[in-house]
Amino acid sequence: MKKLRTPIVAVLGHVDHGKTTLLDKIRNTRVIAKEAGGITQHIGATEVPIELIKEICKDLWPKNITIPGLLFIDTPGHKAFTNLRKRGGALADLAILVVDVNEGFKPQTEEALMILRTFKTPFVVAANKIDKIPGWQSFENQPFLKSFQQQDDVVKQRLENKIYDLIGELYKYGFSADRFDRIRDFTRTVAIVPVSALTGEGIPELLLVLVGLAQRYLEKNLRLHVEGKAKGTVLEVKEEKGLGMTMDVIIYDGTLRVGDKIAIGGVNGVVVTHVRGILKPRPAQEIRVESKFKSVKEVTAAAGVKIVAPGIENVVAGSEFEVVESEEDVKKFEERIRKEIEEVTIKTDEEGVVLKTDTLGSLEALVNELKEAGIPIKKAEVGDIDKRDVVEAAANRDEINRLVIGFNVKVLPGVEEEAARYGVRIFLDNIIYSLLDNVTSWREEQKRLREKQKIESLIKPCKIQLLKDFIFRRSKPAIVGVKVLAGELRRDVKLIKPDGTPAGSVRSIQKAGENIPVATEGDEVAIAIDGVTIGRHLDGNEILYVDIPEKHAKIIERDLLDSLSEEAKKAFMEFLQIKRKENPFWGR
Ligand SMILES: Nc1nc2c(ncn2[C@@H]2O[C@H](COP(=O)(O)OP(=O)(O)OP(=O)(O)O)[C@@H](O)[C@H]2O)c(=O)[nH]1
Repeated sequence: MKKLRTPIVAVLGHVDHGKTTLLDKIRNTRVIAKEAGGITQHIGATEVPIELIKEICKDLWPKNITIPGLLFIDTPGHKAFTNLRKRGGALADLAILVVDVNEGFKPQTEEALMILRTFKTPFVVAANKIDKIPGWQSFENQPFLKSFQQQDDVVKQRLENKIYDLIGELYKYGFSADRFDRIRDFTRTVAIVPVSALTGEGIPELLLVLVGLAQRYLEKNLRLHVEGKAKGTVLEVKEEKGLGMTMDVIIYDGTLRVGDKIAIGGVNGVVVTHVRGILKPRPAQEIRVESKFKSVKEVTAAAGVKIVAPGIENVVAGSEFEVVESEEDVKKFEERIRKEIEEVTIKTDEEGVVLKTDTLGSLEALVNELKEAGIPIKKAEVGDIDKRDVVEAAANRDEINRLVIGFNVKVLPGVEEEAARYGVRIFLDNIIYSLLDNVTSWREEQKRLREKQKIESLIKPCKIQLLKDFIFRRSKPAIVGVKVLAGELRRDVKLIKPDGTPAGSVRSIQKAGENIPVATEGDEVAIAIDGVTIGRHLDGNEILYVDIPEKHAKIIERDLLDSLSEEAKKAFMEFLQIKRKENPFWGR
């Protein structure tokens, strides 16, 4: 049998939905199953060996499980997740999306889903806090199905309803989902496992579904190259007393040894250094030793360790690293990192917004989401917002693209003023979801305003009746009283008679001696008409129509009929008939 490495699992979810409690519960499972061999604490991660999981799951345990266990990344949260990248995707092989079943989806739940979708990471939904469902009776650490059976029917129904809500929410994001025990094909359907991180109910099935997913769908990715050069991802860079600069890393492939030469690639270039020490946490029982860490000579994936190495001050969290043996290895590595950065940053449009984010992971997630939302991107880069970004955004032809969107970044001094001068808007946020929401609603609003302006500038249908008793002047201009029978009358429009012949243009409109810009249905007003003489071109008692330009008529017929009053619609149809008597294709 091929040797598989331990799958790496991340935990995501909205604030307070129970990520930490869930991880703690899993970490403390050794209390339940003392004999089964303990949990190993790594740096930044917790390893649960397969024997322990088997012990927790007891009679539910399936055959053919060959993965050695699960490695949970201890830092819950999306920032960690998007940071934790490895070649071609996320560092985590699997994820648990924790949702408080009583609260349902929240902004960060949606954000987590977007990220999982971007990285195509298989995940399980832990529908947490089932113990808080009114009437729920808790059975500590029991499998969910066992506990569920013992609940009252109303309580069962309450939970079912909540689960259906979750299924509906997931469906909105394009995921089909169901309660885990009703799923046949776990590749197509996302499993929802009801759990309580507090009482431990459902944890056996949650682990079981994770193990099953890993075993069945990730086998290829999990094939371990024990002998291969180590590859890993940096979780954190920090100074340790007495050790100098260290970096906490997750090694996802190969074996790392003290003395190995490694290349670390970040957005700011590649650092080449060598491993001076590999440290693991010291087990709690060895209390006499002062240091928290224990030095080891080598470590095999998957594992979380602390590396001591010179020259890593500028390494940033989220960087990848790899053991390099020759100059050629370094070159290859540099090339790969450069390509990866390019892949995310260069596929951009001529016209579009400028996007700046804090890490390559968040950049990739946001590029993906903006594309989904149909928002073009001109430039996407890691880094703070500077004047060049504003200038690039300002160069867009369409003003709804004159945007700089920043995720978890700063705006450098003086840039706000520059943006104001160029008419560029800056959107900043540290939640992907609300950032996208703000950007898309602003763009929608702009589009709506623009549409409104376009509609307002259209010449609209209008039908008027000249009032023979109110002829104030016969020509240059003719001034006559009219009643607006339908629609609205504005200045500067042309008029036609029912036979289609021109009848001058409206120079001004007066009501009670005051000039007004518009007269509406039912109004009686005096208008000045250029280009006609009453008695010669007009009798002074005719019905006239506003002569709508063909282009405008087309838009009105296509988009605006429903917004017209009944009378205006009728007048418009009469007007079209007049025009189409001569040319049946007029305005079509
Ligand atoms: N009743 C009940 N309470 C829970 C459960 N899981 C978590 N809680 C409580 O919910 C609160 C938040 O839990 P955390 O685990 O801190 O949530 P989190 O998602 O890690 O929150 P952040 O780390 O702030 O993002 C705590 O008071 C927990 O005790 C559960 O299953 N049942």
